[in-house]
Amino acid sequence: MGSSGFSWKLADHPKLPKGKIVAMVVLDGWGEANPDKYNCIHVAETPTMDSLKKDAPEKWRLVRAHGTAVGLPTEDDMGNSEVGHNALGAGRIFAQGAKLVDFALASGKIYGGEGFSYIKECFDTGTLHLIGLLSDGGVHSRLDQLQLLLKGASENGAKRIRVHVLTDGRDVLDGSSVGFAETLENDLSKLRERGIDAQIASGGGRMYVTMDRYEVVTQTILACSLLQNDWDVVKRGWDAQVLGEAPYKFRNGVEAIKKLREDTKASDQYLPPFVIVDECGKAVGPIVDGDAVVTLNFRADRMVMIAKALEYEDFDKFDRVRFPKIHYAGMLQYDGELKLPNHYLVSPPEIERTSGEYLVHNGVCTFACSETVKFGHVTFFWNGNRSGYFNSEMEEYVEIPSDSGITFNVEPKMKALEIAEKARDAILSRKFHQVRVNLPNSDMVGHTGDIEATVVACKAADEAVKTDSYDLMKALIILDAIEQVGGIYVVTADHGNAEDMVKRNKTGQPLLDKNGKIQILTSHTLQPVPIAIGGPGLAPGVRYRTDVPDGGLANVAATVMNLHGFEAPSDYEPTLIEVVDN
Ligand SMILES: O=C(O)[C@@H](CO)OP(=O)(O)O
Ligand SMILES: [Mn+2]
Ligand SMILES: [Mn+2]
Repeated sequence: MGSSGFSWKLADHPKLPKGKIVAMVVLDGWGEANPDKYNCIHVAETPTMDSLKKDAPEKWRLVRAHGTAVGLPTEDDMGNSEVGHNALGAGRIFAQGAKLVDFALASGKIYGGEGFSYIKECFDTGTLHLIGLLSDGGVHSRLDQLQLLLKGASENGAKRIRVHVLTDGRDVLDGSSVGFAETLENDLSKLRERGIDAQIASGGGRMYVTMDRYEVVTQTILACSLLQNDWDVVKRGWDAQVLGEAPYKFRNGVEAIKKLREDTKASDQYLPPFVIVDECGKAVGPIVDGDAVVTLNFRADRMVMIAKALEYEDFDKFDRVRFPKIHYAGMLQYDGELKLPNHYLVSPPEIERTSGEYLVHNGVCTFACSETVKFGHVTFFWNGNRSGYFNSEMEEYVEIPSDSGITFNVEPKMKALEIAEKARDAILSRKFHQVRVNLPNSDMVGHTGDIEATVVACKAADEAVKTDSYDLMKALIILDAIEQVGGIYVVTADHGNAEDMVKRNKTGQPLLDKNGKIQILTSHTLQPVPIAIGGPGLAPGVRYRTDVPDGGLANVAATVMNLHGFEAPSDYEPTLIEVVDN
């Protein structure tokens, strides 16, 4: 015990043994909702998940995965991977980025902070650039925060402002980008009336421009050169935002979005990059020496790559052509371990003492795996937005390269089976006590809005959990391996998505658009998610407590610590289980 009285040592659980192998399976975007034809999980054949629920109802329950249960401002905030995995890994509820930025803006504290002072140094002679996701989705950013920041920055001396917008259509309805751009344009015109030179300077769809995530970790991959095109996403943004170059040029941001949707038939998420030009055809807002830049998303994963491009002197991921001398700040600091970026407007939640860190201090070895698009979820987010290992001797993180350059409805099976096989091998090796995976299908394909493909995706995720017991030719995967080693499984999800693919009115009826067509919901949901615990290694007296009816994702960490034979730290959210003597 240190002088402060703090100790990493966890108390022994009075009844549960140590040394069991625990498989921790997170089905991304797998919520529980009423069965109907827009519930792709219901429509899909999902024998494994059905049996976990029906054959062992006492080992299955629902937990909350949205709103205040995961540190978001209100109960109207849908869950997302960042807050979901943060809660799963950290075992406590932290006020998350969305909420912290709300506080900082409402109190005005944001303008007194180090980050704002730093960018303010450029206001006299330089331009303030704001780059970020333009929607009210509340997963990565929020329009009202951008509006407040524009107002606050101009009141605090910004004279020339350029906004580089990334259109959404993933956390909000496709097509809604036009309305958001109109709202922004309206605000900017009010600023112009007050003598501030403010306009939209560039744009593009979030999935095609700038907001890529989890660059491929090279040491785990052999055929690396094939996989570099995720940096192209960031480069397209760089070219438009910094160099003022893009294949499409317009005089006005709203017109750009409308026209590109029409002409290219691209959805909001995949809009090609564009720049706004003046009457001579010159880009109105390239980023140059002496400018200030703020990336306005609060969520980390999809800002880390652009932050590196803006911040690092040494950078070889693509040719930046020019590396302007700017004052750059993130809305938040996106990676606490890398201290990236160095300057930020709002301090991120301090998610410390996560379960992963406790476990390595208590002799539990961990294996974590997913494919690129979700790799950071079971590592970086799980560990409190911290990259790297706590102890490289005791942990192994494996990233399976995702398909790149396609939308996932084209390959809805994704790498689920490969992830499951890696998990199986890790379980059978008996080298690890926790084997943690994220199966991405229901989320990634759900976001495309392609209902048929999402049904295939849900089936694929279900198949990756356990082989169909009637198919004797199939190789073992996760739960089969747990069966073989006498282990324990915990199968859960981080938030809903595929269980509801249509926008509904207050009474739950699908909403129709003006042409009488249903409005496809590409976003996450407000639904709870299942958690199923079982396996031959589970002590017979383990059952769900009845006194945590409002249990949420943050209650899972203490539960898993129990399954490893430990009591959770006293400030963790309570465990979901108890052990009764039979
Ligand atoms: O794709 C993403 O960035 C979000 C949705 O905006 O999904 P998830 O939280 O599941 O990663
Ligand atoms: Mn997710
Ligand atoms: Mn998602």
